[in-house]
Order: sequence, then structure tokens, then C-alpha cells
Amino acid sequence: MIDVHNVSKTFDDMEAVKDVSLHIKKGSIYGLLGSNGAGKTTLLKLLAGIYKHNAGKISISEQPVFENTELKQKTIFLADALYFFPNTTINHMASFYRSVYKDWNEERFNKLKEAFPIDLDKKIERMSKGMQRQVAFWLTLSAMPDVLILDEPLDGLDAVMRQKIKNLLIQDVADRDLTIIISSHNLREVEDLCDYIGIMHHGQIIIEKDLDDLKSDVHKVQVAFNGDVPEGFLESIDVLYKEARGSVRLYIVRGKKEPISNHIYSFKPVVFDLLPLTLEEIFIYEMRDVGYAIENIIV
Ligand SMILES: Nc1ncnc2c1ncn2[C@@H]1O[C@H](COP(=O)(O)OP(=O)(O)OP(=O)(O)O)[C@@H](O)[C@H]1O
Repeated sequence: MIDVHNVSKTFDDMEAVKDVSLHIKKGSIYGLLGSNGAGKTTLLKLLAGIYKHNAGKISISEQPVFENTELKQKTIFLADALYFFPNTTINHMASFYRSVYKDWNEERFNKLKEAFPIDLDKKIERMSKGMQRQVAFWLTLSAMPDVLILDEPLDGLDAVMRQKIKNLLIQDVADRDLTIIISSHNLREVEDLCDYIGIMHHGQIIIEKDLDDLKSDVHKVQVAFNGDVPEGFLESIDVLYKEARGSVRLYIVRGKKEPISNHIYSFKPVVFDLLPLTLEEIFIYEMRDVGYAIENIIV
């Protein structure tokens, strides 16, 4: 559905996106994570056809995205900083969306009044940040896009509204195969929503995996031995991080559960636990592995 092949984007002499390739399947929810300044927003704007790439190819449903008005009818980008015309109400904005998006669904727009309890004639600029975000989702979901590109989409929303919007998004994915790309620093939210994860750092995708595979590929190991750690214990396991907590050693290990467990049992530990990591923990340890860590900084 969405194909990115060896794409680069440069601002002056700064390469914000470097040789990125990825594939996003129709009807999936792809979480784009990364450090600050990693290039996520730039990549989202390239996917939305807002920026032109310097190298490579970007296509949605096999059509190039840049300046493709037909595709823009079907693709909506919700930026982290929202924009509405000055002095407008929801009713005004709805008329504009109605005239621009040919799949605009009036019935849906009216039905969503139940989800978003906001006066249609209230000036949007006088609304709170969270209410403005609700309006953005209300209009976006009524326009019935095929692809939704979301940059920090749930910022400023209360917990109830966040859940409501997540449910609406999941419903659209299930009912009409909506494809969503979502960039967020709220990894718990990403973990709830996404089925595929890409992690960016310094303009490059450093990991791209199915969320379940990613989670089954990194583990927290707590282990203790009678005496010191046996010689050869750390050989043939891929350790991302290690720490001693008294006699118990904590290891973050990359690899499949079974071979790791077999390896550890062969050293006859007196304590052994292998636990899953949250997406937030995986992100922190993977970023540490590429040299992005904040430990030992004295200020
Ligand atoms: N319009 C622009 N002109 C010049 N440089 C830019 C522009 N937009 C982004 N950059 C630079 O490109 C790099 C990537 O920025 P980008 O906004 O894509 O990062 P990000 O991953 O979204 O970061 P964050 O998580 O902090 O929002 C940064 O170094 C930024 O300064």
C-alpha cells in the first residue's frame, strides 16, 4: 500500500531523512518512533506529499505522492500543530471539507456529534487545545480517508477522549481497511494501537518489525548463580544491557525465548526469570544500543 524506497530529504546541507525504505500494508497501524530530531515529522510530511524528496521513490497504492491531487483526496495528514482558517466554526470547516473531500460522509459527521460534545457554531480559535484536536478528528473521520498520517495525534486530549478516539480509529481500520501511520513519543499509546513499529534515529530506520515479533525478540533476564557468573555465560547471547542487583544479575537480551532459556539453564542458575519488556523499555534499550543514552550525565 505505502512504499518508500531509498528516500532521502535534505534541508540546506542537513540530511533529515537518509536512505529510508519501508513498506506499510493496507489496513495496518504503523507506529513511527524515534529520538527527538530523528526525522519522523519530515518522513511523515514526505509520505503526505507535503515535502518533495531529494532521492528515492514514495508511492501510495502504486501512485507517486508528491503533488498528486487525486491521492490527497484519500490521504489526510494531522500535524502536531493544528491549523484552522481564522474565525471559523466547525460548521464552516465542515463545508470546506465537504467541498474538498469527495468521500465526505454527512451521516458520519452527524453521528460523530455523539462522540464530540462541542457546539458546531463555536469559534474554533476560542476552543481549548484538546477541543481543537477533537474537531480535527471529527472532520478527518468524516472525510473517510484511506490513509491517515498522524503526528502526536492524542496530545492535549483527556484520557476518556483519547480512548474514544483510539476506538474510532481501530473501528475504521477493522470496518473499512483504513491505513494509519502514527508518530508519537507516548509509547504506551503506540503499544495499544500499532501492529507494526519502525524506530528512527539520525534520519535512518534502525529497526522495523511487527510489534509482536519485536516484543518476542527482546527479554529481561534475571539470573543468579551459586557464586560468580560462570565463564562463557555471556557468550552466544546478544546482551543489550547488564546490571548487578546484589547477587542477582539483570540482562536485557535480544533473541528468541527458547534458545536463550536453554542456554541459561545449561549453566544451572539458582534463580532464573525471563520476562517480556514493554515497548517503552525496548525503545530505551535499543536506543542505548545505538549510543543514545542519558546515563552518567552530571549537571
Ligand atoms: N523545514 C526545515 N528546515 C530545516 N531543517 C529542518 C526543517 N524541518 C526539520 N528540520 C531538521 O530536520 C531534522 C529532523 O526534524 P524532524 O522534525 O523531522 O524530527 P522529529 O523526529 O519529528 O523530531 P521530534 O521528535 O523532536 O518532533 C532536525 O534536525 C530538524 O532541525
